[in-house]
Amino acid sequence: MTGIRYVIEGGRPLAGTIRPAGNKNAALPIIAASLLTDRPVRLTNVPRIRDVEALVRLLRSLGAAADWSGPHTLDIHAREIQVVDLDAELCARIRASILLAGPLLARCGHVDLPPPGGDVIGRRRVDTHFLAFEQLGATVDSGDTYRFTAARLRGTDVFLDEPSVTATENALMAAVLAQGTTILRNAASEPHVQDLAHFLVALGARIDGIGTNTLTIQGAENLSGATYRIGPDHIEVGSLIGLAAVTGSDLRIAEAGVQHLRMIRMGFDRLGVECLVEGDDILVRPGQRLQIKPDLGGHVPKIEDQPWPAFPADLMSIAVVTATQCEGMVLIFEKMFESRLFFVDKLIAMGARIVLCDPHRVIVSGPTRLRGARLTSPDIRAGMALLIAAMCAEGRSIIDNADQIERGYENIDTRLNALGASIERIDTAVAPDRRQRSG
Ligand SMILES: CC(=O)N[C@H]1[C@@H](OP(=O)(O)OP(=O)(O)OC[C@H]2O[C@@H](n3ccc(=O)[nH]c3=O)[C@H](O)[C@@H]2O)O[C@H](CO)[C@@H](O)[C@@H]1O
Ligand SMILES: C=C(OP(=O)(O)O)C(=O)O
Repeated sequence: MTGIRYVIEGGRPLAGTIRPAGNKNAALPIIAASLLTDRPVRLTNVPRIRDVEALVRLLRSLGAAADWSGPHTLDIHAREIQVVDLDAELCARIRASILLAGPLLARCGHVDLPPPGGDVIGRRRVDTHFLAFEQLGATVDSGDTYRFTAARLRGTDVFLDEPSVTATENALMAAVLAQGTTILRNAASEPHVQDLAHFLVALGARIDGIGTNTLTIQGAENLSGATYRIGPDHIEVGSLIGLAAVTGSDLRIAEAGVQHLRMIRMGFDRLGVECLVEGDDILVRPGQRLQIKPDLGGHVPKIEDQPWPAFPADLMSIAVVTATQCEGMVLIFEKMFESRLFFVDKLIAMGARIVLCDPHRVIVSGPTRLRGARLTSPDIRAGMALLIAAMCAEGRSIIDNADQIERGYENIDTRLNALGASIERIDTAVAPDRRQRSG
């Protein structure tokens, strides 16, 4: 298998301070939304991850200038946009390519978009995007490509059939340049949806209800430029909490964005992981008992994902691996994606006691001592969960297809090695004497 391989020596507790990267799922819609204005935009705290690089390439192909003026600072200027046939292979690499639809429709009146890709974690419907655009007055058509057309979008009262994250973002981006007022009901309200809304406000958009499931948008003729800082990635913070807990580390997660972490902390607390809050930092201390807290009457507790502000779906794989090191039994119920939990067979091979009840539910009974193994990363979050398992396992593990992990976690090997981990990153596509970072 070619691609990125991690070779991990397990059993090393980490110590020190780590800062989470900017939120992947905020950076992506915000970069796409920069197409809504012909004025310059400067984005700071942008994560340098593969999904961002792919979206930046798509923006450039549309004629927008997009240049890195600092390690995490991206300057975008979409003075003029050429509506071109977008690179289908590039669109298929990322889920976020669908986020080009709202801005291009609003700014250019039409868009022809190859289907998006993203994590292969089960069926991922796009119906809600179509519903929203149609209600805003667009003609929609799905064949080999998704085609949306509208001379001018019209604000209206839109009720989304589910609180889809990217569909809410697409509808919001379309509505800020629509004629009149749009009300978006049953909207998603994740931190990244809020971050996008705040960015649009910085561009001059008028949006009420940010952080709730009803957004009211007064459409504008045009938007200005802005400088905007992307918020910390709460999914990375959750991943680091799980990692610190199972490796017995002493970790300070600095500038973690604690206002968005209440339910995440509650989920880990149920597993017996204690996180301390100091200002905007999260501290995970060593020597914790990691005892799963039963429900009243001693019943088996449950961690389940639900739309925000409940426990996020993107942390379910991390919850599973954390639970393998905690004493007691827990049900993990992932409601969204049909194949996200299949990776547990790899944890079972490492020694974990897990019953896969059906595609959506696993029961974990811990703690178990994990053994190093040869693994393949199926998706971003399962990949990170396997990296966490490898770091707390006895002996050496190899994770192939770590490219998946790097879709969402910036320089994770270097950052964790600086805290005491032992992760060797190998680009297997490159001859041994010429190997170096190619992220
Ligand atoms: C680029 C980007 O932003 N990708 C994220 C986005 O994908 P994406 O926008 O593709 O996912 P959607 O929100 O459209 O799809 C998930 C659907 O399932 C619903 N739902 C959610 C949780 C739950 O426990 N039960 C349930 O039914 C959601 O409300 C939503 O309607 O949102 C997903 C759900 O957070 C995340 O996994 C992805 O990382
Ligand atoms: C599923 C994810 O990403 P995407 O929607 O970009 O595939 C994720 O971030 O866990």
